[in-house]
Amino acid sequence: MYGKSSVHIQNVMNEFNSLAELRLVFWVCTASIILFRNTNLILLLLRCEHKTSKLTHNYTRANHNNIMDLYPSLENILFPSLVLMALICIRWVSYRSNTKKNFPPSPRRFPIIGNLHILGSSPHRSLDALSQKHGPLMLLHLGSVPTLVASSSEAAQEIMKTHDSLLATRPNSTILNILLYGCKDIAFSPKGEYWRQLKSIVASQLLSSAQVKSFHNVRAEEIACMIRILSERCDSSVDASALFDSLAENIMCRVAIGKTYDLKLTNIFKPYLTMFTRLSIGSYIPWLSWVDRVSGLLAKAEQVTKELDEFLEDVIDEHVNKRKEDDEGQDFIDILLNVQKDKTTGFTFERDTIKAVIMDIFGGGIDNTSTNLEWVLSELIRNPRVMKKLQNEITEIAQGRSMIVEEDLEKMPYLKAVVKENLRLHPPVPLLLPRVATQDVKLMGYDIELGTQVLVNVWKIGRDPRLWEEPNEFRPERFVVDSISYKGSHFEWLPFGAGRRVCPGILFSVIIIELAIANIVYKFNLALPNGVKDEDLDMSDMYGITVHRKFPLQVNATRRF
Ligand code: HEM
Repeated sequence: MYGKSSVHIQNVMNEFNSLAELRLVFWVCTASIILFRNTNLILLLLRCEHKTSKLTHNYTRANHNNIMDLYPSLENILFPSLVLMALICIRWVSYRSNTKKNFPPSPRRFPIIGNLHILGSSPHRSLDALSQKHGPLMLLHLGSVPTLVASSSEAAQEIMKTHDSLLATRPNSTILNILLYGCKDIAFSPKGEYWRQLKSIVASQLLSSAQVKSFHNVRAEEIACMIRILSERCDSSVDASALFDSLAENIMCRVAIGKTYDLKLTNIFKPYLTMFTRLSIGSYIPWLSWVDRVSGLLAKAEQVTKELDEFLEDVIDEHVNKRKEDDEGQDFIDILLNVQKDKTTGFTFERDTIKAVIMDIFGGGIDNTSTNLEWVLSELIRNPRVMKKLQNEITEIAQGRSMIVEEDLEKMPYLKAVVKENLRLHPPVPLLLPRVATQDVKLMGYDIELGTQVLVNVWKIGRDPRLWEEPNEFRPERFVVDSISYKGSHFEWLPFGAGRRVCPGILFSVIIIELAIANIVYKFNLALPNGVKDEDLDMSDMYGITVHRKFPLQVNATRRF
């Protein structure tokens, strides 16, 4: 975008060769920057000033002439002056109409950074605190990006149901384009036919209920392996967070790319994922986007994407060379290659799309699932009453068998309630993924302008005392009485989002979480190491690609029988 605009600016510059015209362009630009905050004009302005000084210098040196000769004649002034006046009029009219608009309440902002400083290291908490003062819909300015923050279930419903179609695209940025092949994935692809078709393929062919069921062996084997490791380390301290990381990664790898790659993938994927959490100045203050280049952020993004790209290229080549046409034992890459070959769908896509989808699936699947597991286990350890009740339910259904299997899960309403209650208190993506308004829209009586970014604080909504009795208590019983669906139809509980952009991986992840927790608490009693009391478990969280535990969860497991 900026490359194109500088070529355009160069062309404009060639048009102006007299000093008088240049001076006028300079002032028109200055006025326009002030009036319209069009940062591209700064480039034009700088070039203009540079060229002006050069012309002045050349002229005075060559002619030893009166500098006043350089100033414009009336006909030179007339046209630019008219343009300038027109600009002022337009800006005035737009200012008047804006003052008539009813924008949501906004905190005071600083020049250039706007309200960026407010976010801090825990944006979900900072925005919660701010909403106590400004209400459930507030308009922040993150740099120059107007950002609407919703903090109530009513506001969430307006955004993700009533006006979902107008608020379902994603923001775009240079760094996202680098990381995701120009946003050819699902999560950051703009709303449109490409995103719709791709999401529909992924939902129906990779993440459907039948497809999820077909991977039951992978889940059973990987969970048995985790239980084996815990058994071997009984009575000594185990890093449960690390155990859950490798469980989620192993399942995801086997399902998506056919086999596990142990540390090879971890070493490539972790630095790649970290790039999504790095602050890109250019995403908020476009005229400072050069800072991202100078600071090395974009170069780093290019490097980690290249490494992951090379890894995925090799994986896809392997799949192409020993192609599985039959349904048996197909992983996600096999399925995507078959869809790509099938011309009857009318939807064509390149290899980059396959790689971007796999990146989404790793990004969405691995961290979210393992983060969830560590929070469920933390809450169970801190709440012995809930742990006991859950162990009773599971033991009764297991009837002495050595492992819990997937068919058992349907008979365990309390387990399901435990998982949901945990997602209420610890949604791994507390602000969901940002959306953007594709046209002006009226929300709860407020005017929201085209291009406004939208965040929904589901972490805050899940702890809203108007909606939840004793909101900070871990009480799964509330989900046994009121069965709430995962699909985003209850706006007081939205860990997977809602509407068109709802997460397509719900079934896929919930079954892993339920099965892993059921087997762990069935087989083991768990306590904190070094005699730390259960209620003293540190529950601090840390914002990243997901909101995970600040300190890894260390446990002592002892066999129950
Ligand atoms: C506990 C596990 C998970 C949680 C809490 C979670 C949460 C979310 C959330 C909050 C969103 C954004 C929704 C919105 O903007 O309204 C999302 C989107 C998405 N998730 Fe998940 N997710 C999980 C697991 C998964 C898994 C296992 C996959 C894939 C295998 C996945 C793939 C995606 C994709 C592709 C999107 C983008 C959807 C779109 O933009 O249209 N997620 N997820």
